Amino acid sequence: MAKRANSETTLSPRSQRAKVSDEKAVEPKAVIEEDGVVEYYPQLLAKELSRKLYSDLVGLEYWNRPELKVYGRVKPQSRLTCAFGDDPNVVYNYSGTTALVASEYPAGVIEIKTRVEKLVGVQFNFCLLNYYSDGNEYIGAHSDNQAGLVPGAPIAAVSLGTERFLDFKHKKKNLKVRVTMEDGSLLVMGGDTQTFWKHMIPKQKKVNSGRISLTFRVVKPTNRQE
Ligand SMILES: O=C(O)CCC(=O)C(=O)O
Ligand SMILES: [Fe+2]
Repeated sequence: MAKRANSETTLSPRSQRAKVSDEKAVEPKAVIEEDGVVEYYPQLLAKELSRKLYSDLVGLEYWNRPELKVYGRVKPQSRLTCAFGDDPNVVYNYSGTTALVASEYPAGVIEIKTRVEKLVGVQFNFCLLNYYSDGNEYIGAHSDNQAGLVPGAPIAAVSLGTERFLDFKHKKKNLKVRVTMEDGSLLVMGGDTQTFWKHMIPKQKKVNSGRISLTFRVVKPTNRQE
């Protein structure tokens, strides 16, 4: 019972979600329906728009490569990152590092955020961007269950550029799901997904071009660095 209630509060019923008016109808595909809710929208952004947004965002001056602490070892993050948020003092902590808000949301991020919020029916207050310059860059298996996130709020990930795999692995059951994250797509992780599943962007040695993901989150307003 609790599980179901949780799913419903984090992703509003499909019928109540607004259509993004200037795009062709975007119907989600259910990716995970067990122990969580993951939905994939293949085309949040038309190709021309996502190409433009990719080239705008890749040129941001804020990209940086933090040192992460993973299993007690410190190593440079295997992709570049930067973050933007509603409140300049709100931070997001993960893997022993702190993502600070770099500046106000760039125009391209606002454009994407507005579309995501209309479609998902949730107001996000933080966006962590990842830039994987080629298939050697990756994100290891993890759950986004950090204390600084509002519990139960969904995470929405928009992909720009080269398509990459996103692999889900259940923490207890023998279940795996692979999603190809296409240019201009949106993936929404809601409900209990972070409790029961890990996800990763694996290395793909043959990929020699870049991908940017924008991960929209709801961070607790009290999680701050003054
Ligand atoms: O690049 C992606 O699509 C996923 C990134 C991710 O899982 C994260 O930033 O927590
Ligand atoms: Fe993640």
